[in-house]
Amino acid sequence: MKIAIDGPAGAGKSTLARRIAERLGILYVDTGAMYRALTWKALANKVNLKDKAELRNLAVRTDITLAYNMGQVRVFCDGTEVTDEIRSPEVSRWVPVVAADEEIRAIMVEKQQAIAREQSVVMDGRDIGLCVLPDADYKFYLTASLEERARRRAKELVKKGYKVNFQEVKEEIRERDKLDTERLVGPLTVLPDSIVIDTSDMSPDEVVSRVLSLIGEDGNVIQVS
Ligand SMILES: Nc1ncnc2c1ncn2[C@@H]1O[C@H](COP(=O)(O)OP(=O)(O)O)[C@@H](O)[C@H]1O
Ligand SMILES: Nc1ccn([C@@H]2O[C@H](COP(=O)(O)OP(=O)(O)O)[C@@H](O)[C@H]2O)c(=O)n1
Repeated sequence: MKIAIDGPAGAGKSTLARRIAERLGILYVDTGAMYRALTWKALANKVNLKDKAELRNLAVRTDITLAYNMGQVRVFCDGTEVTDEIRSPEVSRWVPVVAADEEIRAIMVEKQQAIAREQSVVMDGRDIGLCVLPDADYKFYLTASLEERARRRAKELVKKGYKVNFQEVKEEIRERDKLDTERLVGPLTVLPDSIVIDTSDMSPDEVVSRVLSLIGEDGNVIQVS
C-alpha cells in the first residue's frame, strides 16, 4: 500500500498522515523533515545556502534518519536529534531554498523511494504523487485557505514557546508556497489523479474519516459524487 499526500504548509498533511499510518499499521514518512534536517545542518554549519556546490557536498555527507515511536516521528541528523530544531521559523524560512536544488531533490527522492520499496507507506510532502510515488495507490492533495493555514501554524509555534507575529507567519507561508510552486523540478502540483480535500472547515477527525471513507476496506477507491 502506497499513499501520497501533497499540499501546502499547514494544510494538515502530517496530522493526517500520522493518523492514517497508525490506523492502517503502515509507516509514515515525513519527507519535509528530511529537507528540514539538511537545512538545519547547513545553517548550523554556516554554509552559504546559495552556493549549490557547497550545499550538494553537504547533502552527500549527511545522514538523516527518521525514527518512529508511539506515533511520533523523531528526526536525527548525523546521529544528533533535531526533532524540535527543524521546526524553527529560521529553518522554515530557508528550507525551500535548499529544496529548490535539483541534485539535492534527487538524493532525497532516492532515499524516499528506497524506504517505500521495502514496505507499505504513507508519505507527505510536495512532490510525492508526482516524483516519489507516481504509482501510489492513492494520491491526496490537502489544502486550506492561507488565513487558516497561518492560524494553525501560529498556534503551533506559540504552543512551542516561540513569540510570533501572525502577519509574519502568514507572509512566511505565502512566500514558501510561492517558492514551492515556482520550482521547476518537483513543484507543488495538483495532479489529475489526486483527490483534493480542502480542510479549511474540517477538524482533523473529519479529515481522517473522509480519507478512510475514500479508501475502501478492500483497497478500492469509492467513487466521490
Ligand atoms: N483539520 C485541521 N483543523 C485544525 N487544525 C489542524 C487540522 N489539521 C492539522 N491541524 C493543526 O495545524 C497545524 C499544521 O498541521 P500539519 O499537519 O503540521 O500541516 P502540514 O503537515 O500540512 O504542514 C498543526 O498544529 C495541526 O495540529
Ligand atoms: N517532498 C517535499 C517535502 C518538503 N519540501 C520542502 O520542504 C519544506 C518543508 O516541508 P514540510 O512538509 O515540513 O512543511 P510544512 O508543510 O509542515 O510546513 C517545503 O516548504 C518544501 O520547500 C519539498 O520540497 N519536497
